[in-house]
Amino acid sequence: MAKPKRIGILTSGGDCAGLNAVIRAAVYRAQGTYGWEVMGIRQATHGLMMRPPSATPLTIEKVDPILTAGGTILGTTNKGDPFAFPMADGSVQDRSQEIIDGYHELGLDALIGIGGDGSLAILRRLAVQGNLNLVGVPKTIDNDVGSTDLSIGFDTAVNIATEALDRLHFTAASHSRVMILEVMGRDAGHIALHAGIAGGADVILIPEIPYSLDSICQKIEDLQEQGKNYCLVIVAEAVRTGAGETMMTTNQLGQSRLGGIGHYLADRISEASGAETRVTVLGHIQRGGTPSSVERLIGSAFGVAAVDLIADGKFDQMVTWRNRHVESVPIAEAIAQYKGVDTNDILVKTARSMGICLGD
Ligand SMILES: Nc1ncnc2c1ncn2[C@@H]1O[C@H](COP(=O)(O)OP(=O)(O)OP(=O)(O)O)[C@@H](O)[C@H]1O
Ligand SMILES: O=P(O)(O)OC[C@H]1O[C@](O)(CO)[C@@H](O)[C@@H]1O
Ligand SMILES: [Mg+2]
Repeated sequence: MAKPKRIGILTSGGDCAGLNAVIRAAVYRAQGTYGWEVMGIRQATHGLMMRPPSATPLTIEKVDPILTAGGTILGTTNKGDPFAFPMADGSVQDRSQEIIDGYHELGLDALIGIGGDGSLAILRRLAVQGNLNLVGVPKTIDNDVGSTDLSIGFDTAVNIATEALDRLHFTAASHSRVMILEVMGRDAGHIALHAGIAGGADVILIPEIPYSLDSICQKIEDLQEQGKNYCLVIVAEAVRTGAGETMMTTNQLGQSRLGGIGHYLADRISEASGAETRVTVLGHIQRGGTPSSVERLIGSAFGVAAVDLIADGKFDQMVTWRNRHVESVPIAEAIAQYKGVDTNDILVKTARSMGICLGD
């Protein structure tokens, strides 16, 4: 009888809701159906870099209760590119071979990498270099991975942003204010567009559609003429300033992140229209919390499909969700092109048809 396989699973990039559902389903399928061993690798590729590799055996008993938990039981990282790893002495080293060696040290036959565009690019490069058997699962609240309608984490983030708008309606109306909600999304406007429509925003600003201050102020005026004394604006974090720059915040360690466009717009809007403005930056709230049922369903389907790809010997593939089907595409194809909002998307058309201002 052939020796049972031993596979590894890791989560990489920004955490999000639904990662544990993928891990759980993969263990159910691998152990329950195929009788394989599953090793959970801690802190993404960092776990494979450590000696001994930082990993823990995962069993059905262990993963059974994690379905409803946010985040990832394995930990993750979105820092420290293994090909240019920042060392304590300030130098930068290529530590890719250590990760490849870690894979072999754990005796893995294959690896499931759950990650966004950045992680999948790194993992694929490692797999090509080390001839590793990699299968990818797309996750990111940004929904910017190509070839799949949905990535794990997006639905929950949209629900949270929608609920934030629901709450802002009342306080905005009570004070006759322009309320601005800044949401995440990296260079894509998917969260802002989806939550904006679902949460009844009057103005939706996304990086894919350039805006003018005049058109936002005109919308505020139109609303007032129609007897609506408040305005809800949702803005994606990568929307640019009038000068065409993205707003960044930098911490004491010199690390920069997107953020600040909400406050920038609030000042400009109140200056230009006289309206009173307030800003809510939703931040990491969008990444936390209980995974939605959609997340758990697609996460479960992805976990099973990833294990089945390994059983079929189909590597260098990423599972996808398209038209209610789980399929797979070469990872290279999925990450070849950044997936921003298509300006001909049905939701863009819907927003326009409802008179929602998209800033143009
Ligand atoms: N294993 C890793 N080690 C170090 N850095 C990583 C690793 N994986 C991803 N990164 C970095 O993290 C960033 C984003 O990763 P990825 O796109 O996979 O995640 P995401 O869910 O889209 O969320 P975020 O982009 O915030 O991490 C990229 O800049 C990438 O280079
Ligand atoms: O967790 P960090 O490092 O602050 O990263 C924040 C970024 O990660 C994401 O949440 C997911 O990619 C982005 O939307 C956001 O710009
Ligand atoms: Mg990403």
